[in-house]
Amino acid sequence: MKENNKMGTAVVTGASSGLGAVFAERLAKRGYDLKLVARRKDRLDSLAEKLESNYGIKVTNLVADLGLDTDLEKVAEDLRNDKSITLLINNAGTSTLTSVTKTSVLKQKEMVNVNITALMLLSNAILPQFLEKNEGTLINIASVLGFYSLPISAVYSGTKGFVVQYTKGLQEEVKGTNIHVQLVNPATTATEIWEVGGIPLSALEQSTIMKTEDCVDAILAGLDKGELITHPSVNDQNLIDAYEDARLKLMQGSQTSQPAERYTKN
Ligand SMILES: NC(=O)C1=CN([C@@H]2O[C@H](COP(=O)(O)OP(=O)(O)OC[C@H]3O[C@@H](n4cnc5c(N)ncnc54)[C@H](OP(=O)(O)O)[C@@H]3O)[C@@H](O)[C@H]2O)C=CC1
Ligand SMILES: N[C@@H](C=O)C(=O)O
Repeated sequence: MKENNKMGTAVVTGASSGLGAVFAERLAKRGYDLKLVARRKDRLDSLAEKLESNYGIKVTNLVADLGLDTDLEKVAEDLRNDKSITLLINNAGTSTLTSVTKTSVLKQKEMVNVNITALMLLSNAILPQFLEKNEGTLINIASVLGFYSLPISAVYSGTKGFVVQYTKGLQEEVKGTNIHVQLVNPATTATEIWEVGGIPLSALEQSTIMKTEDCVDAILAGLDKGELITHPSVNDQNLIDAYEDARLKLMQGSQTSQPAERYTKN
């Protein structure tokens, strides 16, 4: 095991399955020590054992329910005190895909707690040391459902919409520093979240489902290119640019003191 790993430590939330487990493997391969966060201890333990033995890196598991304030604060405190951290991937997420009236308040709150509150508070926890060192990388995993809502995704889309705008705000805050903040909007990927959300992968249009490994590799390729916004499955870069351009133009068009004519003329 290496002492004072020069890549530093990468924190991956939601590392017990799906994208998070693949992120952990890819980052271990790149030589990072790891701090892995999730509820399922057995999964984290076997992943840690495999990665330590395959890559000679150090893995620390933080078993925590990020939907609980007490657990979340413990993880945040750990991050605040660990000056070896160079990369945080806010990847943990949960979904329940049904209409709002059919989704229990508990499930709605769980989505808000994990997808929004945990991502925000862990970002809060790491940013001061990144600013102090003037370096560090933060990756926030949103979703294409962060800019699009389905009749079954009002709450989930709302939480991912938060991730999109929050992350864009952070990007503005760290402009001019060496801190890199990457916003990621994956589309359908073959992970457990679909079962968790109540829709088996078998019910989806198979040609739209990306392999988990392909998604993570695209995200890391986007990171290596220095991208601010990564859409792993969007082939046409013009679509991304046009969307960002329209967003900016709409904002600029809103900066008048007058009601729009369509509201004042008969
Ligand atoms: N798969 C897809 O189609 C897409 C996924 N995404 C996003 O990608 C991210 C990763 O999800 P994905 O890999 O797909 O799904 P998975 O269900 O495979 O992984 C979700 C991870 O989040 C962790 N997690 C969930 N709830 C909690 C909690 N309360 N406390 C701590 N950890 C928690 C899970 O661990 P554990 O259960 O052990 O706690 C698991 O490791 C999510 O943010 C998701 O919204 C975005 C777009 C598309
Ligand atoms: N994770 C998916 C829904 O549950 C998505 O973001 O598309």
